Amino acid sequence: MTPAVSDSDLDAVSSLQVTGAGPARGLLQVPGDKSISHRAVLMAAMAHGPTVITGLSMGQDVTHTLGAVRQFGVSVDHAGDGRVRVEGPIRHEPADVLDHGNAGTGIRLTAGVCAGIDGVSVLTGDRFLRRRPMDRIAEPLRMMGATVDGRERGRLAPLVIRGGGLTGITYSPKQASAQVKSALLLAGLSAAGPTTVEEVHPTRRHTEEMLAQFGGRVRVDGNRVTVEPGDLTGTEVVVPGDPSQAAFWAVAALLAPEHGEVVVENLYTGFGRSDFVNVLERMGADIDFDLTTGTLTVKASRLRAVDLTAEDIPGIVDEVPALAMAAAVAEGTTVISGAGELRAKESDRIASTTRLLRAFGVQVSETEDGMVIEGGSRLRAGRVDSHGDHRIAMTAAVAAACVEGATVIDGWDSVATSYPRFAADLVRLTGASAQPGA
Ligand SMILES: O=C(O)C1=C[C@@H](OP(=O)(O)O)[C@@H](O)[C@H](O)C1
Ligand SMILES: C=C(OP(=O)(O)O)C(=O)O
Repeated sequence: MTPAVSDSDLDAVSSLQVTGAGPARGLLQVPGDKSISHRAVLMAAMAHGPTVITGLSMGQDVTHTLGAVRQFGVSVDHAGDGRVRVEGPIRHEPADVLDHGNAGTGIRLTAGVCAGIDGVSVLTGDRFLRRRPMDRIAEPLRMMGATVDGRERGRLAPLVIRGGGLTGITYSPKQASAQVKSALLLAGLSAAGPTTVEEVHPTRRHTEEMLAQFGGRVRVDGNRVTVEPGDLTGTEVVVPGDPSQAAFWAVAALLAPEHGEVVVENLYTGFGRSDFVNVLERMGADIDFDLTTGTLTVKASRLRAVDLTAEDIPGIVDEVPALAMAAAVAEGTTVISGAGELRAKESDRIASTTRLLRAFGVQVSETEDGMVIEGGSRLRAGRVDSHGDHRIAMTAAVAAACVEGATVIDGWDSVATSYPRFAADLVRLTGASAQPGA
C-alpha cells in the first residue's frame, strides 16, 4: 500500500519518485497567477493607501517579492491563505539586500522600481538567478538615468542600483520580454516625461492592465505602451488562477490516448497567456477555454505534430517544456524554432527539455533556437534532473504519472517556487504515488 502523502511534505524533497498510474482526471484550481502576483505586490508597495490582494501565489518567487517590499519599510500583513494587505508607499531605499531567490520576474521588475528611488538598492538571487542576463534591463534603466552595476560589467546579479532623477525614454527591447517592458514602465512612473516601450512581438499585458487598476496613466496603442509619471492609489486585487500551471494538467490529460479529462477553473483569460490552448488545438486536442468563466476543459485525444516558430513563442514562452512532452506522444515530427529566449530561463530550457524528453525515451535533437521532436513515442520511466527549473520538474511529474514504473525527479524542490502542493494535486488527479526519491 502507498504511504499516505501529506500535502506539503513533498514540496521540500530534493528528489521525488513518482510511480505512474495513468492520465489525469478531475477538477481543480491552480495557484494564483505568478506574473500578476508579483505586479500586485510591487504596485501595492508603490501606491498610496492600502491594497488588499486575494488569491496571491504562495510560491517562493512571490514570497521573495513580498520580502523585498518589506525592506522598503512597506507594511505587509499576510494572512497565509493568499490574502495580503500591503500599505505603501515606498518612501526610502531598502534597509538590506533584496533577495529574489529564483525569480527572474521578481528581480527585473523590482529593479525598475529601484531605479525610481532616490537611494541605493542591491538585488540578488539564488545561483540560478545569478546566471541570468540582467543587461536587458540594466541598459535601458541607465538610459533613463539610473546607475546600474553588477557582476560582469553590470550584466549579472548581484545588481547595485542608484536610482532617482529619471527621464522618460522610448525604447524597443531586443527581446520579446514582458519583464523588460514592465521594469521600464514601473521606472517610468517616477521619470520626468512619458516612457514608451515598443515591442517587436506583443507580450503579456499584466503591467499595463494593473497600472490602470492602480490609477496609473497608461496608454496602449498596438505594440506601443506609454506610461505617464504619476502616483498610484491602493486598490483591491483578485488574482485569478495561473494558466501556465493549468498547461501541465492539460498535457497530463493528453499523454495517454484514453481516459484523461481535466477541468481547471478560475483562470486568467486576458491577452498572451493561453496560447498553449491554441497550440494544443492545432495538435488535435479536444480542448475548450471558456473566456467568460476562465474554465479550461481538456479531454483525451489523438495528437499530431505541430510546427512552432518565433511568432508563437512569446505566447507560450513558459509552456514549451509541457508542449514538447505532448509532442513526444503526437503523431509526426514537431519542429520548434525561434525559441532562443528559452536558454535564458531558470535553466537553459532548450537543453533541459531535450534531456527531459530523452530521459523518457523520446528521440529529440537540440538546435540553436529550438528542438526537433520525433513523435509517436511510448514514454518509459526514467531518472530526470530538473536543473533547478520548476517547469522541467512539473513536466517530468505529469509524464511520470502516465507511464508504468517509477521515475525519479531530482531537483524537485524547485517546484515550490511557483506551485506548492503540486505533488498532492498530481496524486489526486492521476492516482500516481509520490514519495521522496532515493
Ligand atoms: O513578465 C512576466 O511575468 C514573465 C515574463 C516572461 O519572461 P520574459 O519577459 O523574460 O519573456 C515569462 O517567461 C516569465 O515566467 C514571467
Ligand atoms: C521564466 C519563469 O519565471 P521567472 O523568469 O520569473 O524566473 C517561469 O516561471 O517559467
